[in-house]
Amino acid sequence: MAERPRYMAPQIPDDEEIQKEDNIRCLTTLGHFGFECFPYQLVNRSIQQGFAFNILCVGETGIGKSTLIDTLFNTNLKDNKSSHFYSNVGLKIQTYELQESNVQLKLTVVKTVGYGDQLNKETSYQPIIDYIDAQLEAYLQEELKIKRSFFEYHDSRVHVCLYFISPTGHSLKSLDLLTMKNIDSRVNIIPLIAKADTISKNDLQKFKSKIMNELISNGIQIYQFPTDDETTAQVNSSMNGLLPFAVVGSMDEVKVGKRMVRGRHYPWGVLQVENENHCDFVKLRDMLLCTNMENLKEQTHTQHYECYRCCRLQKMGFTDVGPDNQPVSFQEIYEAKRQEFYDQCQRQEEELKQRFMQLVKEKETTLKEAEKELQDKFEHLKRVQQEEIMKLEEERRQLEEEIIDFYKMKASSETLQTQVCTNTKKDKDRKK
Ligand SMILES: Nc1nc2c(ncn2[C@@H]2O[C@H](COP(=O)(O)OP(=O)(O)OP(=O)(O)O)[C@@H](O)[C@H]2O)c(=O)[nH]1
Repeated sequence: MAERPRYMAPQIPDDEEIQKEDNIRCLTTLGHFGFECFPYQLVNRSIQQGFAFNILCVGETGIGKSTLIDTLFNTNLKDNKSSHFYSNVGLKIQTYELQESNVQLKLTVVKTVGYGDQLNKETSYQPIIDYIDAQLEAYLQEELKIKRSFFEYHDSRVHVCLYFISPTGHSLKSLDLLTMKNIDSRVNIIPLIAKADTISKNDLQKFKSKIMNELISNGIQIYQFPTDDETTAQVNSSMNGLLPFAVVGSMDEVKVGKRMVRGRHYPWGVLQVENENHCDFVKLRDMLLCTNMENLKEQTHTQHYECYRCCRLQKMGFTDVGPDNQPVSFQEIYEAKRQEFYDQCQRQEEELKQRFMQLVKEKETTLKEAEKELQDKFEHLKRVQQEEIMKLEEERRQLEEEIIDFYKMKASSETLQTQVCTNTKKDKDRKK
């Protein structure tokens, strides 16, 4: 058997030796004591469990969604390009297990397919809403189960929607406004100006403020980086002022001096993706992953899910207060609902019974009428048959009389003939 590596303990003072002999555990002076250890327990547990993050990318076909996600997570997630010829907007959902040092991330990326490619774009946002709601509904259903299993449950609620705006430099398209307006109460929206390398710096600033004005004037709520935590308040509030982020994505490595950096190579030079003077990619990555990921998840749960849950439960008939504005318990509502349902069932059963009786009566009447009709028909046929029989009887009787008359006539003619013969013979005999 292989010998186990031996732990070389430092020189232990005498009193610790005594503690060891008495089986008392020694604490090292480097460790943490008391409740200052609480945060470390959370960190350890989170590392063991791993993290989950769900991103929804909404943007026109070929606007750079896949490239930006690859650049954000520094991974080639290998996604095929979409066609421009779909008749409806669809969604592509992919889940990846990523690892960076000892941190595991279950990343779900949902991307629009065919967005903005149809002539009629009025309902283009509907599949996006349906998807977001379906994930909220799935979570609600899990929550309402008696035996819940949140530990294994894959929470697919969308934590953030990266909305890719075309770098037109003019204004938002009506499709952008329509979609954002319809999803802003369901998900955290971070607007991005895609392919920001295709627009000059001056135009970009004007474009940014134009977009923000349009969002405000249309009452569209975008996600605000939180400023209630003093450790991140300053950076978050300055980042709020830089929205929408102008991003550039690229997985290509290009040489700048002696360094290799990720960027896009142009005849006029290199656009470095991770250079804050070139674009807002690093700002987005910091805000999204390093500073506010937990807040995005929290907002999803406490604001968007809460709102969805509240509406759904109200639609189901649940409420916190009764008509007299007095609090009502879940039990009371449940009992009232049960009674209401029971009464409704009784009513429906009664209605069904009445309907059934009515149908039976109608059927009986129809059958009786049909029976009477048949009986009348039968009687009529019977009468016709009897008349026919009587007629035949009469004809037979007449025929029989005719036969009797015939035989009578035959007999008398034979008698007459015999008499004539006899007279003739007598006449002959007399002549002789
Ligand atoms: N100039 C420029 N081109 C980009 C940028 N990001 C991506 N592209 C290019 O745009 C093209 C489409 O990029 P994708 O990332 O596949 O776009 P997508 O939105 O995921 O496309 P679909 O999934 O097909 O809708 C590729 O040729 C990319 O190299 C960018 O920031 N700037």
